[in-house]
Amino acid sequence: MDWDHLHKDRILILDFGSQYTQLIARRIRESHVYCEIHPCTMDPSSVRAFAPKGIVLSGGPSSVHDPDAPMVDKELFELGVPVLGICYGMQLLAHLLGGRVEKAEQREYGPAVLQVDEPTVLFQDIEREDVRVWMSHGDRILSLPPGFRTLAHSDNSPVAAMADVERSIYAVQFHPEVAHTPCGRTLLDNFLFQICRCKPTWTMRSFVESSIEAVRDKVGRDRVLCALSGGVDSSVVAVLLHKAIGDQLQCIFVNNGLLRKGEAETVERVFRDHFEINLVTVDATDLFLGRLQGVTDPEQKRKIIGNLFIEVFEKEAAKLEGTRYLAQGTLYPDVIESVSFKGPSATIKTHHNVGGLPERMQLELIEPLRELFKDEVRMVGRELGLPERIIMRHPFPGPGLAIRIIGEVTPERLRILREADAIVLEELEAANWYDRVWQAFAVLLPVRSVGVMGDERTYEQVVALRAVESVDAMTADWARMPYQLMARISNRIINEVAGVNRVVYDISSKPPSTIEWE
Ligand SMILES: Nc1ncnc2c1ncn2[C@@H]1O[C@H](COP(=O)(O)OP(=O)(O)OP(=O)(O)O)[C@@H](O)[C@H]1O
Ligand SMILES: O=c1[nH]c(=O)c2[nH+]cn([C@@H]3O[C@H](COP(=O)(O)O)[C@@H](O)[C@H]3O)c2[nH]1
Ligand SMILES: NC(=O)CC[C@H](N)C(=O)O
Ligand SMILES: [Mg+2]
Repeated sequence: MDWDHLHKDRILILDFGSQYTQLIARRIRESHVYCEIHPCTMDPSSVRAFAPKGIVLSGGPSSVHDPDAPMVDKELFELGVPVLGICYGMQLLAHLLGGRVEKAEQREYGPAVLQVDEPTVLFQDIEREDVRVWMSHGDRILSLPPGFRTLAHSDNSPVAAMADVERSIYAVQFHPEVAHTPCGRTLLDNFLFQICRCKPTWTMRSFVESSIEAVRDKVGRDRVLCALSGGVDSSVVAVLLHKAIGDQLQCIFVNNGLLRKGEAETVERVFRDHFEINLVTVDATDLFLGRLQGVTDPEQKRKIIGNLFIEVFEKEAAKLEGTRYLAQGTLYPDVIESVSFKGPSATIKTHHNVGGLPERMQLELIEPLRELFKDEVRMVGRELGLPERIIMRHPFPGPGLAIRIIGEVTPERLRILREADAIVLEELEAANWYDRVWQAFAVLLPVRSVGVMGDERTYEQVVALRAVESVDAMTADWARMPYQLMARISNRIINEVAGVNRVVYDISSKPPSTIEWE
């Protein structure tokens, strides 16, 4: 793999399965230094090939004395590259370099107060006394490895930070990457800029420039196919590729009949008319709705839709001769998930959209965003001049409204949900709440309730309103929207959408609920 086009000054994070490994990467990138997460099992020759300016060993759930505790090759400490061990990373390097680690009598979980004993460059610009940090450990360092000195201690950890300054090996028992360690940013910056001597040159502009060149080199005169959903990720991919290879890019947008009101028109207007990108829209409404007839099971809906996407796509692609590549909006969290040291997790829902395509089509993949986090993708979108309305768009699932209609998907129920959903978004925007929530939408329930409208009895459908706050969709909480706004939305839906006589608000968090209802 060619890392040089990405960045010369790069940090390697070796993952031992911590909940916080992604946060370490986020913090380092926020300081404009490129970094990648790799499993702790990465072999030394690959580490050398990566040529990091510094190595961070993450925390992890294991204890160094566990029979199957993850280890690293000791060669890592002889490369002459600075190392920072965090929590388990610290315990591991102490263990491997001749120190002793023991189970502490008391676990230290949560806030702790640090006293700095020896102000090395790692603690530059950090207070000496009563430094607030976040701890999460049950083991501790009993004796230092030869050559190391204690840099700081806490009540429960006689060695809360240590270093062998000669060899540039540093370690902390606390977690500098979490927000609850206010000095964490300064500490990590000291590691990056003072110890590893990185330059803060990782910016989205440099990313755009180098990716455009890399794509041009790779593609040559061949043609590239891109599945465009109008969502943030695929939109940014499309515009980036268009800048790089112009008319050699062909986008396909599938109208599966499960889109929001006005969605298909917006995508066409923005991409074909504004960006002048080659775009084919396939109207597959009848095909999708036909196969969904009578289906009520959520996973079955998802599988039918995922497979149909692939079917439609293959058929369209076959019409375009000379195509060699398939572009996808894979992001870094997707990549990390597949390389992580942690095992596979349970399938809660099948998120697949066009996920099965690469195996089915004989096309090579192009994934220009596979090193980026979502907010970095948004910055790239801005850099490329995408309209703010697309960049800040709420995520919209590939299976679309089908998983927001509980029970059978019919044209009539789609009409109801589409109208209700449009009102939700209109009112959110009017009240300046669209950008304050992660996602907001309407869900059509499979129940009817009794109402009274104009002195008449009604027996009609129920719409649930869902609005959540989140940073990464992994956890979410229901948004505390103003009652005024909820009242307006409810009132308009009941008055304007024929067939609905009741609106309820979903007040569940994720976990234990999920964001979507199916
Ligand atoms: N209607 C569609 N037509 C063509 N491709 C689609 C469609 N819906 C989804 N896809 C493909 O599936 C991929 C994954 O969808 P996903 O929703 O995760 O990403 P996105 O739509 O690009 O961004 P966002 O997460 O902001 O919605 C898309 O990037 C796109 O390639
Ligand atoms: O591209 C997608 N294809 C899907 O099949 C899919 N299902 C859920 N979502 C979106 O993922 C986030 C988490 O959703 P859940 O809490 O419902 O699992 C939320 O942002 C959901 O909107 C999907 N996105
Ligand atoms: N967060 C961690 O890395 C924990 C390390 C180790 N399992 C301990 O409990 O001390
Ligand atoms: Mg989407």
